Amino acid sequence: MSDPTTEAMAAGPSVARPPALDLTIATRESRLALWQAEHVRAALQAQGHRVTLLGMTTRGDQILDRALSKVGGKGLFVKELEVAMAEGRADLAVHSLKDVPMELPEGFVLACVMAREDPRDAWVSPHAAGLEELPAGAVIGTSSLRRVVLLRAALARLGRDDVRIEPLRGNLDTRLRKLDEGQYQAIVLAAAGLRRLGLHARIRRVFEPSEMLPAAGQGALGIEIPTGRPALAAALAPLAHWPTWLAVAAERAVSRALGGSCSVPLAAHATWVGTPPAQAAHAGRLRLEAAWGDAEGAQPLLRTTVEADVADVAQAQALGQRAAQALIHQGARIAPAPSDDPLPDRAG
Ligand SMILES: NCc1[nH]cc(CCC(=O)O)c1CC(=O)O
Repeated sequence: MSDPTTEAMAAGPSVARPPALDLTIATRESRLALWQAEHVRAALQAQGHRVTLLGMTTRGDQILDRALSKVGGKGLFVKELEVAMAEGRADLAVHSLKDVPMELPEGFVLACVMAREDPRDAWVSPHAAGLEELPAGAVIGTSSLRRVVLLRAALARLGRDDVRIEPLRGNLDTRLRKLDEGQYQAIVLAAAGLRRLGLHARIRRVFEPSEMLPAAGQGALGIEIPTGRPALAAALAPLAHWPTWLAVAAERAVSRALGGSCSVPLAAHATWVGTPPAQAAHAGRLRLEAAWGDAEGAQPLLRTTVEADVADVAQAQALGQRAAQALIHQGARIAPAPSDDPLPDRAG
């Protein structure tokens, strides 16, 4: 019935559809992670593949009582999924690229980056349409140093030294619940997650990148696979969105060059000037804005904007390195490389 040869012929001689595969997606079990895994499942099924999901809980999901910047950061959400792939229990993992460490561990590659959702940060509050409307003594919740530093600067401009910013962790539903319970008067989080879960009605306003520069990769999905799986890589190729891939390659290169992690406030956001390149090897004009701050968040962020014609990932990364160099020139420091496994599995 589903003889791939016959299908390829029916589609015409120039469309060589890769053979249908049986694929397993390793996924975290938060609502957002499951939405993202289902999104990829649907895209792969549309290509004729059979797809099952393997749900699992990661260390990052379990540790909810400490700020991410204190417990080892991004890798926490990814490791168990990689173990499942290494053991052959899963073929691919879908990640919010923002949570994917700059260097993937040996044996894994980023097979594809999909089209980006809204990359901006969102303001959610039943009390205020924006910072300026916050009631006296209000508490804003957010989980990222980048947002803390940018919010602090905006509050200082408004002369609002009565407003406090407090850590906020947990998955999207947990964060919204804490807001609704009154622990915070407003929270700031990625618009992409809210939109994906159909929670866009909760967004009172979005911050333009000029007000709150997004994190590298925010809003983009990446698919990670084990290296040395050419048929799998070929099956994922149709899911790639080339303009997003190049943009996030530039953004992630800034973080990589500065040793980025959740422990330093770092932002990087790339946009196409004019028409984005439709496909690989076509050039477009990429503009990259980046910002860096010290871990204490004591000073306002250093900022730079660079742009170049970009036609491949290497050129996009070169643009990111240029932005990082410009920030280093202004005084940004390269963070020491984090230890491999800041929270070993048997830590207790
Ligand atoms: N750090 C957690 C995380 N990882 C990805 C998203 C949202 C979706 C995205 O950026 O793709 C979020 C929530 C948030 O930052 O508010």
